[in-house]
Amino acid sequence: MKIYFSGAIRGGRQDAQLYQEIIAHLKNYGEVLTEHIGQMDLQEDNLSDVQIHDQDMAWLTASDVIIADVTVPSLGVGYEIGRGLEMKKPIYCFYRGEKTSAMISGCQDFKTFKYETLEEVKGLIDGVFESMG
Ligand SMILES: O=c1[nH]c(=O)n([C@H]2C[C@H](O)[C@@H](COP(=O)(O)O)O2)cc1CO
Repeated sequence: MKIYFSGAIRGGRQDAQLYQEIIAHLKNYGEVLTEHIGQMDLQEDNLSDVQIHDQDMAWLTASDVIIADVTVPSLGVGYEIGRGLEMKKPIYCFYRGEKTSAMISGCQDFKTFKYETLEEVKGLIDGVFESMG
């Protein structure tokens, strides 16, 4: 199972540690193609924006499922979800707090879950992968 994890980079790195822990949990279910998103000391290396975009689109295309943390608003995460939807990938979004964008929680083509703690999101992820068989 190839998993595309999507989380904010230029949108803000305040949840980077949480992404790292979510990614570690996702690894119980398959290969996470975007492990760099959980890297605490992520430095934008010398890839151009075109290279970043094209690499991520290739990973998105290769993925079997998209798991997105949509707590920190990110143009890139929203874009990846939209492109993933076009590709008919199964998509599961997770967020903390009061609300997320209506364009995410209001989309009936994929599921969006609210959570509070790391343990809770891990349990929700377990439920998602168990339901996928
Ligand atoms: O350097 C990067 N590497 C990278 O893989 N991305 C992708 C993966 C993330 O799921 C998403 C984050 O978008 P943003 O940077 O707009 O928050 O875009 C985004 C950037 C920077 O925009």
